[in-house]
Amino acid sequence: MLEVRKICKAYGNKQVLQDLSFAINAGEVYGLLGPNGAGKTTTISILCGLLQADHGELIWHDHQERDSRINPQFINSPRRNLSQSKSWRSLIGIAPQENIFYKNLTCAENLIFFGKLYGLTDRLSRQRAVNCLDLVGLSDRIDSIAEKLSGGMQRRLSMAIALVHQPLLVILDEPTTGLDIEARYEIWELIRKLSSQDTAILLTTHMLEEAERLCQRIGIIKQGQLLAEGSLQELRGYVPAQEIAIVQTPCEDLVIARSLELGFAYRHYGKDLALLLPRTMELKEILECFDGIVIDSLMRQPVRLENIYIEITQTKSKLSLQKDDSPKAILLM
Ligand SMILES: Nc1ncnc2c1ncn2[C@@H]1O[C@H](COP(=O)(O)OP(=O)(O)OP(=O)(O)O)[C@@H](O)[C@H]1O
Repeated sequence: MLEVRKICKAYGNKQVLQDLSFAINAGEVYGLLGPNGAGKTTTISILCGLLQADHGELIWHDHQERDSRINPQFINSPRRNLSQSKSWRSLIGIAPQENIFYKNLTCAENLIFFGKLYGLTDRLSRQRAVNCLDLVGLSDRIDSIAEKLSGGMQRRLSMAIALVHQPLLVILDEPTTGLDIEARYEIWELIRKLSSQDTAILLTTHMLEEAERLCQRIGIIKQGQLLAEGSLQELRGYVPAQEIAIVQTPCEDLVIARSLELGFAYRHYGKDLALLLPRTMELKEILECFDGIVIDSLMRQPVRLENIYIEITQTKSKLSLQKDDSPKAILLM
């Protein structure tokens, strides 16, 4: 539905986005992940028309297969494409990292205000305010002053504001940062609900568990380049393991040497020593492999998104997935 094609952006001499391309489909939750400074916010700002790209295209493929294209260079231009960019913006809603509502207004007043900003009539803005607050579970807070709401409710109010003009794509920039677990669950449920209603969602988050739970596809970027893209299952192909064993031992060198003899790759995740098991193995079988070496504890775990993420963002050499039976994760570096 939305295709981002070869977007480039530099701040002065610093190239921040380099030929970044990805696409988001209707009803899909697409996770855009990457370390601090990778270029996620810059990408979002370009999608929303807050920032101009140097090169590239944004293409909206509508249901009738009629494409509308915007050269992002001109999204904010007073000279060109202004009417087109207005209609472009009406397709997208954003809940930015920082809440942007007016603290002293009520929930309803905020929604009506933003509805009118998007060009809705007074009547429609009021109607949409009621509908959106209902959608995000804030019906009983319609007349509450925004700043009196809990942190989780404030995030849901931000999401309601992003939805007030019924956009086809909603951008959620770190929607659960700073929230407690219950508030997080509520946001996750809301994201699932929106997705089931065919809204496309672009999600950025540093919480990999969140992306793992919610996203149908994930793009991982670093230094403005898309390193890998695919479903969680497809991305698992980047980690050469069926399962991971986390080992605590006073004899780490011995464990590593034995692992290499056995053909197990190993990684350090922080202070944890992790063995990448090429097949699923029982604990007893793993322990037998290290017979004679002191092992304090051993824990098996499945390959998680955090393992994949580290593999992709910290791999120095170029990744390659060329076998016929290899996962369909797209290789972009
Ligand atoms: N206005 C600006 N002027 C100069 N450099 C900038 C500007 N805004 C961002 N940058 C730089 O561009 C790069 C990408 O920043 P961006 O905020 O897009 O990354 P990010 O992936 O969103 O990071 P985070 O996860 O920390 O939010 C960073 O190196 C940042 O320092």
